[in-house]
Amino acid sequence: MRTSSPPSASVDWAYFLDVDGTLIDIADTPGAAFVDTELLDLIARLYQESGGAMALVSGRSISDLEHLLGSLHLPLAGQHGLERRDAAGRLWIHAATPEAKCTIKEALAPVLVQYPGLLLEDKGLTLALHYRQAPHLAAYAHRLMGQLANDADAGLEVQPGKRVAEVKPSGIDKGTAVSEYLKESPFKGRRPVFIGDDLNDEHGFAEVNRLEGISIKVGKGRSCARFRLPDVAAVRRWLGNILKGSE
Ligand SMILES: O=P(O)(O)OC[C@H]1O[C@H](O[C@H]2O[C@H](CO)[C@@H](O)[C@H](O)[C@H]2O)[C@H](O)[C@@H](O)[C@@H]1O
Repeated sequence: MRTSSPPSASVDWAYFLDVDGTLIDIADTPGAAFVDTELLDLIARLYQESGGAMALVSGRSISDLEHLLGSLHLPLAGQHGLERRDAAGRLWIHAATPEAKCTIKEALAPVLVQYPGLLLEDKGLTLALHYRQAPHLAAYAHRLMGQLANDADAGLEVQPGKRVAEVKPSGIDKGTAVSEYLKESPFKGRRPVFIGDDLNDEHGFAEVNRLEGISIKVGKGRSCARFRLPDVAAVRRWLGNILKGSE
């Protein structure tokens, strides 16, 4: 499908925003990513102007997102929708598989010693094996995580992403988070917008497409999103234009 620039946006819509690669540039390690004050200001203003109909929908954990956002308190969906803070501040958790996660973590311990370029991120409900520092291990990392998920026999799946293979409980994704938010105030009844750059965002795009909303893929690569923006700077400009329209 050919994709083009998204239409001018409206403060009446509901905004679902991915973080890494969408609002902030990809960094060498998860811990090296940061949210600058300009972005904090943009997010805070968009949240206010949209009447609170804005959520970050991320692969990161909610606690990690809180760390990035400082004192800014927003609706947040973390770990691909497995955990979600709604507009009223209530926390919802989907499936947890602690025993399986523990077994997989133990199995990965010697692998991390053998390959120091691999980085394991334990997010609580999921385990992400990052190979950005060792891209030649990509196939190995995906194969290994697939095998460990399968062996655990606990309803797990591998979510691929940018230089990462992540084991998570299956059946819940960013599309689930979007659909849950849209059942609640202040999201309910609004046209949904989902902006993302990675494979985990395809679930969000699909849900928004189903609802005839606005799906926006950031950067290159195959996607089911209907519109495209080239990079993080373009996303920030597009969101900033919404605010100019409301001034
Ligand atoms: O859904 P997102 O908000 O885009 O989160 C996706 C993953 O982002 C982080 O990993 C990615 O970004 C890192 C920092 O830029 C980069 O070093 C890594 O290679 C990327 O995969 C985060 O660490 C993951 O937990 C998220 O799932």
